[in-house]
Amino acid sequence: MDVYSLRMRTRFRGITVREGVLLHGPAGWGEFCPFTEYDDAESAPWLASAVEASEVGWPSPVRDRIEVNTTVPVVSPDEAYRMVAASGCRTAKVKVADPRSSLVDDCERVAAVRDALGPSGAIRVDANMAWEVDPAVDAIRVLDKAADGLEYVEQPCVSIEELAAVRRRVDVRIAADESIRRAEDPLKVAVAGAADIAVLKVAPLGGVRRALEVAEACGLPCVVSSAVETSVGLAAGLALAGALPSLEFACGLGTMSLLENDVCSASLSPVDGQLPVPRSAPEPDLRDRFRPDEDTLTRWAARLARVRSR
Ligand SMILES: O=C(O)CCC(=O)c1ccccc1C(=O)O
Ligand SMILES: [Mg+2]
Repeated sequence: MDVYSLRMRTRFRGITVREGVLLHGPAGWGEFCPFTEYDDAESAPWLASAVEASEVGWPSPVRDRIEVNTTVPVVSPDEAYRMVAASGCRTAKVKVADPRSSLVDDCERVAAVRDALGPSGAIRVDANMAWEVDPAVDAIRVLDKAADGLEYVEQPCVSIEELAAVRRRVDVRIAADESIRRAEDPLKVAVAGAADIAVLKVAPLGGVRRALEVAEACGLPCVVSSAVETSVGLAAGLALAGALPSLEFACGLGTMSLLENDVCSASLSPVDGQLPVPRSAPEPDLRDRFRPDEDTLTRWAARLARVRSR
């Protein structure tokens, strides 16, 4: 069994080490890396995603490059500036509302990110459900000023009802992340007027195909985001981003910068703010186009059977 354990460059989501298993099958490699605190039931879709990647493969993409954001954890303003400047990305996602960071700290970090991006860059923030409605409204207004304009706020509160209440009171777009993953019916998020954008993570949603269904069901513009995987898992996110019928916003797949190492030498680190959609599988239409005559097919079938039976 291929198990990996990789140190993170900076603490993120309370963790400093990322662990998981790599599965190999006829379609390639899959990554199974539910967070340590997840029970077996919550880990089941992560396995389904790894099995899809290794056994089945993904639908054909409709684009081959994906614009991504760089992800800024709870670090000092100077560090945030350096990370964003070094990333080459035109969009940054900044973690806010962490217990170790006050609103003033968050504003300083966001302002440093604006300095690094310049006026044409986009800044989004992720509060990971930390706020009640009133504090969310206040914090979003203050952060919007500090950022000189926010692209969106990801999951400011826990419930769909709270997201909807915040959304009515601020001018900044609201993105739903945890609400999409946990909702039995992702449609609810859109119907409740709770969000402008849906964040999709392949592994917790149970694979690329399942995530495509969720995208269609919720009917919102989508942002594909990673769960901080190695390049094996990031490839699944890129397959989803590549296959979505439309993609208006940068995706949260620039997370290799959060890990000290990778299990692939062709690491999926963004260049000029973009990542390629992996295309190792043959395209069905190209396969059809280059399929030879019956005699040739028969000759190859016999040859394969002969060599196999040796
Ligand atoms: O979206 C990104 O930029 C990176 C991914 C990310 O933030 C994340 C990674 C692992 C677990 C949760 C989250 C999150 O969006 O809350
Ligand atoms: Mg999030």
